[in-house]
Amino acid sequence: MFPINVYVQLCGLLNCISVPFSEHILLEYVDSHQEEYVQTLRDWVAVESDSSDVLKRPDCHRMMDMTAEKLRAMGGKVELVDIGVQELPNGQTVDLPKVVTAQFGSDPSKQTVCVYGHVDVQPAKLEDGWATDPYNLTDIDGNLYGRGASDNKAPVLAWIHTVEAYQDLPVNVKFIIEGMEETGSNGLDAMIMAQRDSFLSDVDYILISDCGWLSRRPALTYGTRGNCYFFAEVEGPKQDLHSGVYGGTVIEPMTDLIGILDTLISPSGKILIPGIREAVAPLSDEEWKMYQDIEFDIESYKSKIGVSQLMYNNKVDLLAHRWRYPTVTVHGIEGAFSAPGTKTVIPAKVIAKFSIRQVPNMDPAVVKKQVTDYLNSVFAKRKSPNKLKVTMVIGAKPWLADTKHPLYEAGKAAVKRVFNVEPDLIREGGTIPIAKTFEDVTGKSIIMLPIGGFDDGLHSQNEKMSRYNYIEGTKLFIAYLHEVAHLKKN
Ligand SMILES: CC(C)C[C@H](NC(=O)CN)C(=O)O
Repeated sequence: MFPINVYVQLCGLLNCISVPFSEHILLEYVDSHQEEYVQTLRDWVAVESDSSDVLKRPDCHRMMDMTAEKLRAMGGKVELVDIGVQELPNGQTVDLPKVVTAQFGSDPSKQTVCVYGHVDVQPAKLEDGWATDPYNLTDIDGNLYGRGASDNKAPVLAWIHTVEAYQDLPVNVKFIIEGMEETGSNGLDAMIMAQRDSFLSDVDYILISDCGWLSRRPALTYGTRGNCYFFAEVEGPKQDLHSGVYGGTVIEPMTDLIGILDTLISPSGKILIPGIREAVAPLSDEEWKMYQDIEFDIESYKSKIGVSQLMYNNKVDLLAHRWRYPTVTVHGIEGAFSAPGTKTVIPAKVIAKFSIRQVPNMDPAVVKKQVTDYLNSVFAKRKSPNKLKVTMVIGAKPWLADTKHPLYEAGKAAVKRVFNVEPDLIREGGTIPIAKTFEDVTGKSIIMLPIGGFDDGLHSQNEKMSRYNYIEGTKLFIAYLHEVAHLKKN
């Protein structure tokens, strides 16, 4: 593969850079299979594999079967690993989607990479404000709209197509594809630990493509924030009450709940929970300089998300608070009246959902105690007869890599080869719950190689993946495996 003596000039295809001849064949293969790749993405997006809704669990199981089937049809050694059950708040249990593992090649003289990804998605409904049916992949001006298109179905498929395109893989490739990432990767930690000395024993590097670029410039990602996700439940009367009949006589659960939520973070973004800010690793001069050197336009960021004002007005503060400082977000309140119309009710029980994106050197177990103790003390001051219960339902750790690792040099070379630019080195404000576990359990290094666009609308209305990123991203993965093959084997 990739003989170094035969070169062709590929204008348009590779931004007019010289590339080796057989690479040209591979990349042409990708271009000529473009429609097939889009159709497979359409088939995958059509499956409503929303892991947060237990009623959609059959779709999640079907999604895992489809993934396994695709990998099996390519000749992979595939397994569907049972990772047990999920306990629901009402005490019932439901089967977790099985995890797909696959192996292509076992040549001991080659490097072995393990690609991790997920095929579950966040919830989406047309009435949330989507312009098109979220489960019918729709191509508008070269953008492929659909739930899960960018997060994470197209990147997973791009890796699969990469393996499919190579007739002779330059490295051994393993896959771990799960179906619970969007709810915190339930059951995956235990599976990774159990497979440390078997499936994972010969893995040299872990590759993850579950994030996006910062701008139109391709990027390599070296850090993710963690996520501690909480439920705060306030329970009062035994059933909902008429606010005219009972209002003014009962201490309302919603008033208590809003009151304590308002003590989590100040309007200017300062986290008010004692101990949280003190744990954060200080910003080093080197980091400051890295952020300073990144091209990032605050005005276009504002216009992209449709706001007139941000928390910070300078690039370094903005990037730092997006990537490497914690934040609190209140996501919603279960039990609250939220339908259109004017129901005059006092909800009897309300459950707030909020999460803290945490960063080095915060620890989810410590955060759990800090938040629980704080909310209990704030609630106690209200002298309310209602009952407060705080639970942490996700405790995903942050992850940070060394950008001097050869994996990143390989990433830079692959980006240069396909896009003819230097990539941005960026962090990600979101969370890949399993990343830190992978690293801790295997002792192997991870690179995050995003192909998603900066404006893909992840978790939001009108999520999309551009054809350009999907197809050129596949070429990037092809080039990346070639680069990894040339790293010194440990
Ligand atoms: C723990 C979260 C639900 C994980 C989620 N991850 C991603 O979106 C990555 N694709 C997140 O909200 O960050």
